[in-house]
Amino acid sequence: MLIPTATLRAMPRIAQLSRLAPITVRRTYATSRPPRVLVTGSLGQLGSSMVNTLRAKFGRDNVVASDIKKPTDVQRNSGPFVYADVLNYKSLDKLVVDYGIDWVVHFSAVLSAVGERNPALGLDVNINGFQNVLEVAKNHRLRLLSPSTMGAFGPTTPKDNTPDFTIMRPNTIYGITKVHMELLGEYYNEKFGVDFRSLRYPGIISADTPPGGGTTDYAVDIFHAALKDNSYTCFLKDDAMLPMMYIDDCIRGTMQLLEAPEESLTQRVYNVNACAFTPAQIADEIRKQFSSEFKMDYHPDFRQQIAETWPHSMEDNAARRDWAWNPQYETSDIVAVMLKKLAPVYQNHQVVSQMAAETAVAQ
Ligand SMILES: NC(=O)C1=CN([C@@H]2O[C@H](COP(=O)(O)OP(=O)(O)OC[C@H]3O[C@@H](n4cnc5c(N)ncnc54)[C@H](O)[C@@H]3O)[C@@H](O)[C@H]2O)C=CC1
Ligand SMILES: CC(=O)[C@H](N)C(=O)O
Repeated sequence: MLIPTATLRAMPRIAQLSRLAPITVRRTYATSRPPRVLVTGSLGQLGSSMVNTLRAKFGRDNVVASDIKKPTDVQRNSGPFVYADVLNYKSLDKLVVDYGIDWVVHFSAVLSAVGERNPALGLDVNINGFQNVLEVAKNHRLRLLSPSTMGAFGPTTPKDNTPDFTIMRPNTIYGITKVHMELLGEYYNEKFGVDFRSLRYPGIISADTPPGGGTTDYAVDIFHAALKDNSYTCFLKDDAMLPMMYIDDCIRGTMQLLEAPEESLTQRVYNVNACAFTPAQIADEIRKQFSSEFKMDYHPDFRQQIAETWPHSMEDNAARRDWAWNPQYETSDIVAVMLKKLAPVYQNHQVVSQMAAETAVAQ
């Protein structure tokens, strides 16, 4: 029997009033089979890790990866991959129908630095692309997870322990488009019952895929530069404190929110916090763990102005309470894992081979 959305939405309250056990509302798929998930922007920094995790959980063929870039052979052979431009509503619509999609993880976006350089592109992809995805989610009754960012906050937002609900007046194209996304997602949830979910990531650090043109990219670039040249020129100032997170925490948290029962969500957009550091602090940690000779200098550019408008840390009690958000990686853990994962890539470079020789002599 097809139950109208309005009835479904009212059910928990009806159950409560008649003192019946609360009814679990499942609106996106009716069988016990795993959900079929479409990931947009799957070749970006976060997309490929998310696709791997989703496939491990729901099965290779239940996760359709998509992007407008060409995948590597490994990416192409690891499961279904399709070309999908989020600016083209009809092709998204067709994809959802052809593959019987239940959930969309929407990762296509233009990040903060690229958005400031090319505002028209940022507006187009982040606003029109998101609107297309949201319409498809509405028309096919899909669950939609689309991440937001600490960049949705702005210069007048309280900087420390920034709460979920506060002043949001960003002054970057990226931030403006993300506030638009959050509000429109909430609107579609309230008006049309779209199961929209979002979380505000800090800067994400990963050794697996290069970052896509953001203000926090330095915190990935620095490891490659350390291993290659034992020095790095940072585009932010030494004291630019920003919240950061390791990719494994990011993907685990995203899966937790994606899979959370709808009735456990008390809001649609959640802050998630993990750790925070300045460029000078991470350089010190690299000196401690890798090479005391590591040299860092600073040539701040336009990204410093962006960083100055973002929080130093975010308060994330609601995420911890509603879907058990619990990050594992502190700054020192991130430095250790990044150096460990990237060292083999640079093993033939002088810095790493010299360090290995010194370690062997010391032992
Ligand atoms: N990486 C980070 O530190 C953070 C990321 N986020 C958010 O997470 C999501 C994923 O970010 P990343 O993977 O880092 O971004 P990314 O820039 O690495 O990847 C974005 C992907 O979107 C694709 N794309 C661009 N235009 C497209 C179009 N018209 N149609 C389809 N695909 C298109 C690109 O080809 C790229 O593969 C974004 O919403 C971003 O705002 C939020 C905060 C931090
Ligand atoms: C924090 C983000 O959203 C992203 N990494 C960026 O720097 O643009």
